[in-house]
Amino acid sequence: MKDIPMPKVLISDQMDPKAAEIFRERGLEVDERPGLSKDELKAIIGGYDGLAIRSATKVTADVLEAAPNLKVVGRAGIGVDNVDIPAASAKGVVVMNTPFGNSITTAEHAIALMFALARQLPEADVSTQAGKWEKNRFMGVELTAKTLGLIGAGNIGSIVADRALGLRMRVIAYDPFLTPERALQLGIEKVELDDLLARADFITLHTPLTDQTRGILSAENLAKTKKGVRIINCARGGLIDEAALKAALDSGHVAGAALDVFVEEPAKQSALFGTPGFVATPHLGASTTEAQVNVAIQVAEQIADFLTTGGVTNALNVPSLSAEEAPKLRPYMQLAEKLGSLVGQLEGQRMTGVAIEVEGAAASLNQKPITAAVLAGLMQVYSDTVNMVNAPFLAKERGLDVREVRHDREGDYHTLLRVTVTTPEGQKSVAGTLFANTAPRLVEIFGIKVEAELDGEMIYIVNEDAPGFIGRLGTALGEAGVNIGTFNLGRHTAGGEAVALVSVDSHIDGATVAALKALPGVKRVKPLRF
Ligand SMILES: NC(=O)C1=CN([C@@H]2O[C@H](COP(=O)(O)OP(=O)(O)OC[C@H]3O[C@@H](n4cnc5c(N)ncnc54)[C@H](O)[C@@H]3O)[C@@H](O)[C@H]2O)C=CC1
Ligand SMILES: O=C(O)C(=O)COP(=O)(O)O
Repeated sequence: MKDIPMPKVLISDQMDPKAAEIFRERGLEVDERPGLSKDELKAIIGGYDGLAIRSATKVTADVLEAAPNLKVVGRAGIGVDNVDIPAASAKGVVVMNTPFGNSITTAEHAIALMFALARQLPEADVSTQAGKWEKNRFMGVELTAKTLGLIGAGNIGSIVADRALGLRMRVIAYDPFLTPERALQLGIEKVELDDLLARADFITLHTPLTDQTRGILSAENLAKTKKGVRIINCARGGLIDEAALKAALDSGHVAGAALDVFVEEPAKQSALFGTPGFVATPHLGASTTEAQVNVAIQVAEQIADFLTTGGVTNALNVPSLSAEEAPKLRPYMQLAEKLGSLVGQLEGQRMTGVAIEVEGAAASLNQKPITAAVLAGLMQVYSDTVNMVNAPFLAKERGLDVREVRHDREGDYHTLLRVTVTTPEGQKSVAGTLFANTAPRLVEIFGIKVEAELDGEMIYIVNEDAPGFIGRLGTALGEAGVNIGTFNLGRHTAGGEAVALVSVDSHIDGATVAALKALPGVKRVKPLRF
């Protein structure tokens, strides 16, 4: 038996040693190569199944193109704007992050920067250590009773709010996805952006960088802020227009700004450097021992789970599947992929919609991975490189209407999965079950009951049910030198339309298909492969 090679993981950013330790403990090979240039990364990435990163590695489309074996990218941290997720999805690569491991630490950094601005700590430190003792130069402002405006009140924003409330600040937040109930629970006031800009003494940003948030503090919005406002950005460079911020600091409209993140990183030079009231840290938001241990452990466990069990946690482009659920779902996903592949092969690219129904035991399971597996089978008619990650995207791109239905009813089978496609001639459905909870079996094809394994090379034949047909079919296959493995038959009614699903030991060529089509009563012959 051929040995299955151990999955290999590359750690391409500085990461706590715990990550490599966990990969090794979980039986994976791991290489630690922080600080690679893009070309160096592209030269070696082809040899890896998994990639563990922080913010320095840019996983762009060309890096993914150079990574034919890559299955998963794990971000030891939160922001994934350094990963081209659409390109990863199109290539079938799962992208995961660790959404909570560094949030407290980052929130604390925002609070630290708020104090730094309020009391001009960095400048006071430099001046004092230069022997100047400029006691009168550094007049600060108190935080108590000041208004803090949060732009983004998700995980980090809400921790910042909690800490700021402890400092007796008033907290207002602009976040279109913040519900009034959550705002009440957090003890903050939900406001519109213009209101926040007009009222806040301090503004702190905690949104991801997206097309909607890019430049949220533009020149125009900075002009709407209160004179003397102080601004903190521990989220992403690009949320603030750096040139406009520089102008607003120079004019004195903005009294202070503290940036942990920059449009260009590493930010080795910036027009903002040296501006009075400006404080900078080199993307240190997540840099505490505690947070780095957290995210290293989480990302390594998540990548290892995925590569060894198929478990999916905190993925951004594929449904979650816990390491406990994965073994239970695996036979269903095999069944789902086979059913999807069967209808895809039989109906070609004519499908406009697909409904995936689960019944019996299957109805109690997480349906998303089952749906993704059906689509992975189905979309093989469009692409050879389709898998569970890119299939839903491909389906969407093709305008396929995908529906999921869960039935509570008891059917003939203890568990049943039905895939119905919409075609120009109407709806056509196939259904399957699991024997002994593990073995996928087709039980119905286009309204006809059968019982077949879908495996290897097969032929699907539709014929008029008539005596002698099976013998003629066997003879025709024998004459073509094709050995039959299993023979599965089904029909609507005696003498009506019948189907045969025949598994064979070799590939069916065009001449054999033609010979079978020439048999009396044959309506359709289609070679299949699973
Ligand atoms: N400086 C650093 O080292 C670190 C930076 N980060 C950054 O912090 C960001 C926030 O992290 P989390 O709070 O964990 O994310 P999150 O997803 O929990 O929260 C983000 C919030 O932004 C809100 N949002 C989305 N679009 C918005 C818009 N157009 N306007 C206003 N609000 C909007 C969302 O509704 C959500 O509540 C991350 O995306 C990451 O880029 C995270 C960790 C460390
Ligand atoms: O988690 C995040 O989003 C961060 O920005 C942290 O970045 P880092 O891992 O420190 O390069």
